[in-house]
Amino acid sequence: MNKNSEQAVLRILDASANRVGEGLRTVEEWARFALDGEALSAELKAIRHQVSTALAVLPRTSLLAARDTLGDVGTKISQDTERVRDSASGVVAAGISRTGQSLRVIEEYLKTINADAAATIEQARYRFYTASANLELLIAAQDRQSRMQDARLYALIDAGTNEAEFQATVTTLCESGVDVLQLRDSSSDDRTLIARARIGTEIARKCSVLFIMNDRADLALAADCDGVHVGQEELPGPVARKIVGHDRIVGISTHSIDQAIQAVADGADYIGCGPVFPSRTKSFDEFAGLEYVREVSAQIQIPSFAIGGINESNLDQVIKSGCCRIALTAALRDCEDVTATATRFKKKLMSANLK
Ligand SMILES: Cc1ncc(COP(=O)(O)OP(=O)(O)O)c(N)n1
Ligand SMILES: Cc1ncsc1CCOP(=O)(O)O
Ligand SMILES: [Mg+2]
Repeated sequence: MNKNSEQAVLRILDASANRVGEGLRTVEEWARFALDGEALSAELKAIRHQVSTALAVLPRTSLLAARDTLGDVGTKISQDTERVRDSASGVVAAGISRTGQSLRVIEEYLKTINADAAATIEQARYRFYTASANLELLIAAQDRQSRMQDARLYALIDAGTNEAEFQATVTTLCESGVDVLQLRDSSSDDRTLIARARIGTEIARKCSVLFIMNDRADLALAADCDGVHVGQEELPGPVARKIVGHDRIVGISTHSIDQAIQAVADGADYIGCGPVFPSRTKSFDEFAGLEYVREVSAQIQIPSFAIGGINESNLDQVIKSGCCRIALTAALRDCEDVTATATRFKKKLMSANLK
């Protein structure tokens, strides 16, 4: 390599080494301070050390001698996307991207100087891909939990008579203030369910609405839904959790305070509480009623959704029982104007002075 090329390689390595350090730090700080991810921050730190050890084969003096920040034409080129980050997770995503790219750049140019050091960087790059994937999953999981915590209005829908109708239903509900959607349909075949679950999840995700699959943890996972809802006669909570993992949500139906306490012990992220009133969607011989809603509101800390026959005429009774989260089918399915109805429900639930 001639002298000019050598200098250029050192300059690239110097700039990329700085970039990778900054990128790794940006990502590591989030894992450490925002997510309290002990193992993950330790792994990112170890990667940082692995990279600096590999780069120690380059004499620091020659890297510094090659540095020419003022003469770097790249410092004047800045994209609009670099100036603005719309959220902290945008910062983390940019850090992940910058780190991966810089590791690749270092690996390639280092091959011209020291093949062993380049191979170590390659290992660090693969290690980083795994760590950053775990980080993104952890971020997604926390995001789901906090959205479930904030959720007030939960709508249960069936698969519809065709895909277009289902899409339209999901879109309307997502745009009307619904926070969580559940695909609950016992008459469609698995192929239909999985196709609907995929479409529903995709639409809901764009609107920051959670999409939950009823009964079927396998389909929830396969369709990348946000979670699964299971009843007392279906998969036990811990089994549903084993299938969907800790990144997704598990909801459990409960009909008594003992079941609610057990659901919390089983790791439920939220519970359904009911049936509160007679329902047009499902028939019952017994009702947990408002008394149960009161018990849950007083004793259970995880998000609890009252369900069963809730409509605009009895909503006040649910709220007076201490509950500001409801799950509905008929009240949104059979109304004349879904957007107006959902908006009224949401407004009332939001203005109830309850957590
Ligand atoms: C939010 C929510 N709560 C309760 C239920 C009822 O579940 P389950 O008792 O398993 O009855 P089916 O819905 O499976 O008929 C629910 N689906 N969602
Ligand atoms: C699935 C289910 N579980 C308890 S009540 C109920 C039906 C909810 O629908 P609706 O709001 O129409 O009563
Ligand atoms: Mg069920």
